[in-house]
Amino acid sequence: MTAWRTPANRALLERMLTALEQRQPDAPANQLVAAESMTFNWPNLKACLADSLGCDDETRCQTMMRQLAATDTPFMLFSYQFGTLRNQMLKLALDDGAIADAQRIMTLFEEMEESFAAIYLEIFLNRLGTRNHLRLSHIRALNDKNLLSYFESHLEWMATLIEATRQRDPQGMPELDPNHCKFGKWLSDEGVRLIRDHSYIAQIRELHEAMHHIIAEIDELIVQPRASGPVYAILKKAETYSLELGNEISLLNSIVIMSVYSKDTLTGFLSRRFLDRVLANQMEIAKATESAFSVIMFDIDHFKDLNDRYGHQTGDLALEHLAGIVRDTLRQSDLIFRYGGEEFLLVCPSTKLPQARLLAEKLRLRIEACPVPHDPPLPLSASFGVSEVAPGTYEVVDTRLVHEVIAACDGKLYAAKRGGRNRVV
Ligand SMILES: Nc1nc2c(ncn2[C@@H]2O[C@H](COP(=O)(O)OP(=O)(O)OP(=O)(O)O)[C@@H](O)[C@H]2O)c(=O)[nH]1
Repeated sequence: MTAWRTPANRALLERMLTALEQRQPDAPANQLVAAESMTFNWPNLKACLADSLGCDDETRCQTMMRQLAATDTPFMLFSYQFGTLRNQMLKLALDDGAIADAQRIMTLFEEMEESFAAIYLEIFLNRLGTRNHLRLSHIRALNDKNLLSYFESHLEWMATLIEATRQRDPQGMPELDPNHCKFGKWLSDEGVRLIRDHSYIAQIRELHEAMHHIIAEIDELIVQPRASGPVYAILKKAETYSLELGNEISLLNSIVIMSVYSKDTLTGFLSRRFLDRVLANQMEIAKATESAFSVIMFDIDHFKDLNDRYGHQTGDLALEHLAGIVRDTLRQSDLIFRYGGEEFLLVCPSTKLPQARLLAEKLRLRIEACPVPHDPPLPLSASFGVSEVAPGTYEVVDTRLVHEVIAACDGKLYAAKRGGRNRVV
């Protein structure tokens, strides 16, 4: 039996709870609380503790902790409410001049918080292990891993971290030093050559280092008593870093694809034959990093008229001119395909629909504002279809699904044409 459940301690806590209830009746059970635009369960701690003290097993509080962990309620919210309850009891004891009771309350609350945090941590570790395993399976399913193998190795790194924490084994921790990691070496070497923007490299390096340094924070903590709460907070941070790193690696990977895959000679964009493969990969990556991406299809308006009036060579010049505008407008990590004669498809990793619409609108305005240099200058316009691919909307990635994504975007482009052209749908 834990110390807070010995008869004497139970009696003290029960007495305090009754006194508190008389002075300040409790709010209704299981209220919801909104934090960071999410809604969490806000347990009625007093009622729960009173029930738990009153019965002979201690499952009531454990059940509450399991429910909180299962609904991803941050432990900090619980801890805050628990601390408030402790302070109320302390005040009560001190008001009555019961210093010894106050000291016992302090110790009991520390002990209770640790035993609740340990339950919370255990459930979180199980769930994190499952999520991490699922992410790994999506990355392992990639046709071409390229740089994503570095994300895979960091997911394996996370799996080792989870296991060492579960075992409370500092010897079993994964690599601490980011420079001993292959990705760290790649970043300082090829990464610097590949990426134009060096502040971007610095930003990724910082994220990568922060993720590895988690080990320095955690391996001392796990051997200490009463550290389950802080260990849980660190692991949550590690998971966030892992997903952010996955996203960054996926963007770097797109830059690699744009620089090494073979291109259409006129526009310098990726040729359509890679599209199914790249899109299927992007869908697996979206699952593994839990981030949506967008697809934009666009097509020059009345291009046939331009060809008919000024000739095919001028048409080609217009395509090259348009390609320059697209390249100057997009990120280095956006994947640009020449989908058909005067039709293009963009895959924008880590980009949600509103951002993708803004991007399409920016492109549309630039194309409209920059006529093809010719005598006379030839105005151009294009129509755009934009769709978001959200990882929660599919499970297994296959060719049929990839074609559905393209068809949905094509449908939007068709609607833009039908709606009068020179617009984004
Ligand atoms: N110069 C040139 N023309 C091309 C190329 N590929 C396709 N085209 C031409 O692009 C034109 C596309 O015509 P349509 O599909 O009728 O489309 P559109 O005239 O742009 O009309 P909307 O898309 O409905 O606005 C055809 O005349 C093709 O011959 C190319 O590489 N170079």
